[in-house]
Amino acid sequence: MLTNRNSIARAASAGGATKSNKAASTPATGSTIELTNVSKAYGEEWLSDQILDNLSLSIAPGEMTVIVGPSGCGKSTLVNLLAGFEEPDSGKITIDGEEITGPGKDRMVVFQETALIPWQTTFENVVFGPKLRGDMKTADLEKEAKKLLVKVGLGEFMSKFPLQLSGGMQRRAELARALINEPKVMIMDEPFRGLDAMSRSLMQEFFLQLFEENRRTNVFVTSEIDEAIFLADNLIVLTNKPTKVEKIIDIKLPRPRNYSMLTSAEAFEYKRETMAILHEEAMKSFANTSKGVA
Ligand SMILES: Nc1ncnc2c1ncn2[C@@H]1O[C@H](COP(=O)(O)OP(=O)(O)OP(=O)(O)O)[C@@H](O)[C@H]1O
Repeated sequence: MLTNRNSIARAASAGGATKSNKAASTPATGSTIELTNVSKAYGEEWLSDQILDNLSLSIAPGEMTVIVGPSGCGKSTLVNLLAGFEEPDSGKITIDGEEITGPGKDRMVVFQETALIPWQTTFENVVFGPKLRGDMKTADLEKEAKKLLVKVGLGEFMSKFPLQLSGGMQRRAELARALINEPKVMIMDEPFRGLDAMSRSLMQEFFLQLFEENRRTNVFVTSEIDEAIFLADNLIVLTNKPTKVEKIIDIKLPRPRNYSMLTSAEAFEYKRETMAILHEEAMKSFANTSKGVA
């Protein structure tokens, strides 16, 4: 089902009602994020590049909100704003009603590039943040880190250094490193980009299983349409720069999900619709950039 341009991803219902395609037994644990008329430009005024243009969006608690858009439209810019690494020029972003003014451990970000510290073991990487902040007793922290590493399938690899891990294992270590902070929101910026096809699909299944177990609010940016449809509750399709929300597609595939669902007629229709929008936006961008070219 499609909703209109710049409409709201899903009204965050006060009672936290679940949709039929959710694992109804798992309560949502995440936060609500509201973006209201958010604009962002880069560069000096005389040569300013308007990236986001009055973008409004509501990200509902406990849902997997996936963002796709044409290359260079500002997906990572949006991630940086949600993470609090950057500030909007105008408009506002709130989490549970509080304006985001900087990074916080309520929002953990996993990027496509590994951010693991190369000279620390996997275990040391996972405990690093909370240890630095001193916000957990050492014994509890170590117990939790071991539990998480077993959960992400790295129980046997705790004492290995990042470069001794495969790409998929590194991403799982990154997930453990984020999850130890018990964030209310996970923000994922193309986290599986660069993995080979098999590792990527295994990571998608693994990540989905984690999500379906704990139902945190997730914002997941990807350029892979199949990945987007496989993961999403709400698929946000962005326009070209200056970027707005073009469409929000409510992905009604049942949960728990498996890959065979991507071959259904329903999934095919989601894919066709998304590709049509992205193609149209790419053509507009091409037309703009080729203006003046003889
Ligand atoms: N710090 C910055 N300073 C100046 N320009 C920037 C900065 N960050 C991003 N941009 C520009 O903003 C635009 C959007 O970049 P962004 O990385 O957010 O897009 P994206 O949709 O994530 O791209 P891709 O699909 O290639 O990953 C690009 O034109 C980029 O060059």
